[in-house]
Amino acid sequence: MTAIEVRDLCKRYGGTRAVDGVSFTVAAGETFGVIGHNGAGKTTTVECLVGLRRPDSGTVRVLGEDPARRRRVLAQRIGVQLQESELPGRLKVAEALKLYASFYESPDDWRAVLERWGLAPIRNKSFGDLSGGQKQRLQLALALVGAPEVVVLDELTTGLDPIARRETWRLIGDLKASGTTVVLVSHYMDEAEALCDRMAVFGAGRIAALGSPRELVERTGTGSLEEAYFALAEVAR
Ligand SMILES: Nc1ncnc2c1ncn2[C@@H]1O[C@H](COP(=O)(O)OP(=O)(O)OP(=O)(O)O)[C@@H](O)[C@H]1O
Repeated sequence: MTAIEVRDLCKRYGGTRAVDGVSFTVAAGETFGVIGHNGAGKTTTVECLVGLRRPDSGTVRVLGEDPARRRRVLAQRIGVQLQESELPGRLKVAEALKLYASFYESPDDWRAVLERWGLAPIRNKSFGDLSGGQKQRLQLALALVGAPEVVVLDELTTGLDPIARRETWRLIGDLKASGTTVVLVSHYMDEAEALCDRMAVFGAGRIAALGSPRELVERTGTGSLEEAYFALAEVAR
């Protein structure tokens, strides 16, 4: 079953072609990586997936719905963690999770999410007093508390220490095992290799290459995904 279908997506900002004819599909239960240089169009693409931006042209379907028209309906079924989203500074960790859980018809138990994401020890801390990594972990927990079918994660582990990073990978592994569809925007090839079934390498608003990490390594005749990425990104710029 197809969870996400994007066909000929185009989005420009003034004279900038941020996304210029992007097409891909993501199967239900797949973890799909969106990789590429700064300004390649990754965030714009995922913002179109979650209904935050309206495409200029092309088709986007998530769980069979058009996110630009059916954002409210899809909000019950999609979890989103975007770069640099903020919460009110005084909101406490546990309050935030409880509040977000209340937005959904059939959420996970927010207390269990608090435990699973290692947030219990800081449950009474205010958002404004959290470290960067703690904020990041809370944002992830908030993206997942609604028990979504599709999760869109933009820079999942940016700012996390190495142990928190591995722990986050393990939790995303659990999410995959539960059948959740994951779209993962990342700059880290080790992360893509560890988590992604397939990935799209973006360059200048287009997809330069698409395949499993192993296929991309084979196609470029390189020895690692990192080298494959350098080879593909060089061509794509
Ligand atoms: N709100 C905006 N107004 C004008 N231009 C924008 C806007 N958002 C993005 N752009 C431009 O669109 C292009 C794609 O940006 P986008 O944020 O989608 O890239 P990205 O691949 O997510 O980059 P990064 O890895 O740095 O997050 C860039 O040239 C960027 O400057």
